[in-house]
Amino acid sequence: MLRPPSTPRQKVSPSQVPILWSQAQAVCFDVDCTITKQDALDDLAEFLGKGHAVRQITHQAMNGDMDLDLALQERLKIMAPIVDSLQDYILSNPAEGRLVDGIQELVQELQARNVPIYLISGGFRELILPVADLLKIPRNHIYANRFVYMADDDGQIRVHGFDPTEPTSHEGGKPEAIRRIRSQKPFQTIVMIGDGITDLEAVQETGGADLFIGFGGVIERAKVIEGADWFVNSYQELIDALPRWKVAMIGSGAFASSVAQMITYNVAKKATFNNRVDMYVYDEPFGDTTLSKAINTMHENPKFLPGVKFGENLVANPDLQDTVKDADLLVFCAPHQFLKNMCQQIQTVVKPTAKAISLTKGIHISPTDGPQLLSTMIRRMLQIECCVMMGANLANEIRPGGFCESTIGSHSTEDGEIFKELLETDYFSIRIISDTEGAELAGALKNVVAIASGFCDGCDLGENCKAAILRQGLEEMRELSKRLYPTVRDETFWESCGVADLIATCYGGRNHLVSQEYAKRAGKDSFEQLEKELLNGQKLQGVLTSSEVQAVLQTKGWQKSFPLFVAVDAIVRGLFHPKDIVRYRTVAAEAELKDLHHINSEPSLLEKRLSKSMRIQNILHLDVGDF
Ligand SMILES: NC(=O)C1=CN([C@@H]2O[C@H](COP(=O)(O)OP(=O)(O)OC[C@H]3O[C@@H](n4cnc5c(N)ncnc54)[C@H](O)[C@@H]3O)[C@@H](O)[C@H]2O)C=CC1
Ligand SMILES: O=C(CO)COP(=O)(O)O
Repeated sequence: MLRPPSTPRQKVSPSQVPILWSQAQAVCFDVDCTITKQDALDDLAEFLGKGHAVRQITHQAMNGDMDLDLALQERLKIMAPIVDSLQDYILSNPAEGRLVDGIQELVQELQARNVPIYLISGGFRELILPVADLLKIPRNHIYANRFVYMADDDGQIRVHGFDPTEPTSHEGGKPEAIRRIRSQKPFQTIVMIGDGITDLEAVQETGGADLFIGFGGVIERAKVIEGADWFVNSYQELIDALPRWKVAMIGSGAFASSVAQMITYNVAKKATFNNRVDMYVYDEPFGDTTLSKAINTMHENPKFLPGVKFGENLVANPDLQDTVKDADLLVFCAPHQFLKNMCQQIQTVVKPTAKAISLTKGIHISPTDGPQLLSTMIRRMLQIECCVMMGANLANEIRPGGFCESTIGSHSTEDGEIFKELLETDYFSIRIISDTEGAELAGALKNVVAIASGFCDGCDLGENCKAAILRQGLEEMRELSKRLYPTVRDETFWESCGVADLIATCYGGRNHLVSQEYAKRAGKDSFEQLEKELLNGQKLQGVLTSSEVQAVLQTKGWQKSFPLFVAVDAIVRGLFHPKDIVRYRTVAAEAELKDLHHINSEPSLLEKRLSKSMRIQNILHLDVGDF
């Protein structure tokens, strides 16, 4: 007989049950009467004309009134099917007709959330395989019994017994199977779902499941109802209680709006997401109303991306804390100079379980933090995971019928997949790579090269020259990224976040547009003025990034290895004419001397312009930061 557990198990408290279910890292299902409508052995016995005798034994075992291995032996002895009959039974009972209502949907919902599914059954592998294949459950996720075959005297191959080394061939087999699963992957929360007392056993032993859900859709057993943490008769109950990721977009500029637009349509289509998307808007007057109100009535961003319609499930919110407080997925897409302040504002309200992705291009430098990747800053300030998406994604070109690619850099494949699910469309294709640092640095640094490309075009230096600048730029992007993070991979620069983003930005980006105009006007109007004049509130990232990069190079003493970056910074600071980009190598060498001269002379207009970058460079003497 099955022994009761030595110390009665404390059931999971009702308030914890939905939490554990929503946090399940793996879900294990019993098969017979849980996934399929029948007990396969009973059904096989019926097929063989021995139904009554076998059913009685199954009932005793499932109620915990008979030892499992004895029950198995007895049933096989009664049936002793030959292989041909077994085959006939399997072929005449296709898996499609055996499934319990709602199980396919539940399994798909879990798979969409990347929750691995295991089958742990006292039934037989041969009978389970078609079901597992139909539900797309990998065969190595099946823990079940195996028939042992033997040839009769008359040459027939017949089931003779079962393999006693399989965990589910004996008592305690289900917790044992779960311990084996844990030894392969250290899941923190494993849920067991089943109809029988042996399934309940899975939660009653150390190392077993963390939550037991009894299923009564086929058969209700009193002991299971009594012992289950949660007892359900329909899988819809479990589907309804699954978490739906709530998304917040932090930013409302051109790219933020373009991405938010794709998100609104994706979440409406996919059950894994909450339908509502909140977007933080840095509010400003718009006509006789405010921008956030205009967005909510027009369902588009009339200032930063006019004419592109959001789904009506987008809510523009001028309150940053309110926007993020319930969010599970935070999409950061604000200009990089504002990001730290935004993180500070939301530090106390972000859910500890939230995950973030940064679409922002730039690097972070501050007196207290030193130089950091933006994703590192987000990770540290909010104590949550953060991946990045970078790519050749000019906001005003992203639309149905078009095509573009992007790169998600994520240390965790699971997080990368979640964000890919959220962001990918048939016209916005995403590849996930693990080189987060390479992707992020490529995205930030190409903006500096884009400034150089604008100088080329503004001064009519020709395509050969521009191509040479782009080549050198790509090389410096890769070299600097690898020096800062030795894990950065060369291949990353062949992804959309590398060479493709470089090309798109150097031909069609705002950094290129403004620096081209700066060059045409021979530096007479500052970048700040031109940004205001040409971009209607949109923000340049390349100029600030250039001085941030310069600060890193100076602190490291690496200027000589990055002549293009040094030259761009010197031209931006007005030390040289934009056309001097053509001789960037000598400009870089001369820039050092000029800087020395200016530091020693009287304060001038030029020095006021220099002050921001010099301030950044000075604070880098603090021994903080990551680079
Ligand atoms: N626009 C594009 O094509 C792409 C942009 N990106 C990156 O996405 C990030 C965001 O760019 P966009 O969405 O294009 O923005 P944007 O440059 O079009 O707009 C600027 C945004 O900053 C906001 N803002 C202004 N002052 C602020 C303040 N003090 N605090 C907070 N927010 C303030 C404005 O309200 C506006 O939403 C940048 O890092 C950019 O490099 C990435 C890929 C493509
Ligand atoms: O990053 C971009 C495209 O991928 C946009 O670049 P700009 O900010 O120069 O427009």
